[in-house]
Amino acid sequence: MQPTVIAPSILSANFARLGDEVDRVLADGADWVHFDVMDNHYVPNLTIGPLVCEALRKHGVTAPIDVHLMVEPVDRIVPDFAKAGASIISFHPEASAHVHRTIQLIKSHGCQAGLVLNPGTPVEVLDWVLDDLDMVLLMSVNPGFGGQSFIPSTLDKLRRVRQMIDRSGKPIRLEIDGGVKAENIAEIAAAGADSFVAGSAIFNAPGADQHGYAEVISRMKAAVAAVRG
Ligand SMILES: O=C(CO)[C@@H](O)[C@H](O)COP(=O)(O)O
Repeated sequence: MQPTVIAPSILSANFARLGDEVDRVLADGADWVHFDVMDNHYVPNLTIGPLVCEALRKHGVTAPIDVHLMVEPVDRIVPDFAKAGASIISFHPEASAHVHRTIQLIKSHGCQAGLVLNPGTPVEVLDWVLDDLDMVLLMSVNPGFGGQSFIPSTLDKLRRVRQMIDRSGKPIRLEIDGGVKAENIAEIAAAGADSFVAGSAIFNAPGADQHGYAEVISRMKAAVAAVRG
C-alpha cells in the first residue's frame, strides 16, 4: 500500500505570491505540490509552464512537484518540465499519439510517469501500459478548472482501477483530482485512492488567510487515516 499523499493544486493558490503560498502549504502538512498545466487547446484554460516550475525549485521548494499536463501535443514539453524540476509528469492519453512512447520519454528524462483518465475515458486505456506507470490519475471532474463538484461515478471507477493495480502487484499510485474535500475524502479513500489532489478545498478554506492550511490538511489526513490506517 502506498503512503497517503495530499497534493494541493496550486491552481487555486494566489499566483501573485506563489512561492510563499507553496512554502506555507508544505509547512502546514502538504506532501506534494500539484502543478496544473493548461494550454487553451486540450482544455479551455491557460495556466503555467516550465518557467514557473523552475522558479519554484529556485525558490527552494524540495517537495515532489506533481505535474499534470493538460497539453496537446504532450511530448514536446516533457523534456522542459524534467529540466525544470518536475518529479512526476502525468498526461492524458487523448493528447498523445503514442501513449507507450510518451511514458518511456518521461522516464528517460528521470521523472516518474502518470496517465490521467478523464471522467469519460474508459479504464481499458490502462491495458498494456499499466505495468509501465508509476501513477494513475483519475479525474473526478472534467479538466480545465478548479472548484467543480466531484462526479460520483468516479467512485466505481476508483474501485475498478484499484483492483487492476492490486492485480498488477506493482507499486503504482492511484491519485484522484477534482472536487476533493475534507467532507468526501474518506469515501474516496475507501474506494481505493492513496493520493489526493485538492485545490479550492485547501487554498480557499475558511480562515486560511489568517490561520494557514494546517487545519484543513490535518482534517483531510485524519479522515483518510480513519479509512486507510
Ligand atoms: O486539474 C484540475 C482541473 O483541471 C484540478 O487539479 C483542479 O485544480 C482541482 O481543483 P479543485 O476541484 O480541488 O478545486
